[in-house]
Amino acid sequence: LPGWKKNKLTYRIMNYTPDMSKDDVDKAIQKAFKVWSTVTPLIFTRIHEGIADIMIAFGTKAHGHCPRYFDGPLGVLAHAFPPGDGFGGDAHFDEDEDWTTGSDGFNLFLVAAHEFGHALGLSHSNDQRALMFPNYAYVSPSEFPLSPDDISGIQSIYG
Ligand SMILES: CC(C)C[C@H](C(=O)NO)C(=O)N[C@@H](CC(=O)O)C(=O)NCc1ccccc1
Ligand SMILES: [Ca+2]
Ligand SMILES: [Zn+2]
Repeated sequence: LPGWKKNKLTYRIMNYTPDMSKDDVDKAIQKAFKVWSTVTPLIFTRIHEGIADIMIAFGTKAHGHCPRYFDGPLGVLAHAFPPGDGFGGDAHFDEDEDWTTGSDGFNLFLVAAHEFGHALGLSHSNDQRALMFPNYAYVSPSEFPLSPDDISGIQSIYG
């Protein structure tokens, strides 16, 4: 199965983008995890030290020891690794993008929710209404971003 073997997962925010307040980043990340915890038995707990299952970081081009590189403004916005040890579950965001709480630039909550789908074991969907569709599309954060396709996908892993 392509999922985590446990329902309690930890996450750690390693650094922050200068585009947003720390509080807005914390809230966007928390809200993005909540999207998935409402449709699965998964519980996400934030830690501030040590190694978390899901390590969250902002970086540009070659960042940390990550085997994947970012590409400057636009194009690739973020990437996340499927469940596993080491980089498994980690989510990285391209600091060369403009991260926002609104509809300008790229909405961190929406991108994080997409990335966390990957971090939980989902790959891309070809349903253009799905959050896991490959391309970013702004939807009002007050709308719940998951489509039936996303929900059946995640529940097939964490039923
Ligand atoms: C091949 C991967 C590394 C492309 C990368 C991605 O899918 N990360 O999860 C990514 O940043 N995709 C862009 C689109 C692209 O590069 O063509 C994107 O918008 N991803 C974020 C996204 C996608 C759908 C909904 C919300 C956010
Ligand atoms: Ca980029
Ligand atoms: Zn993706």
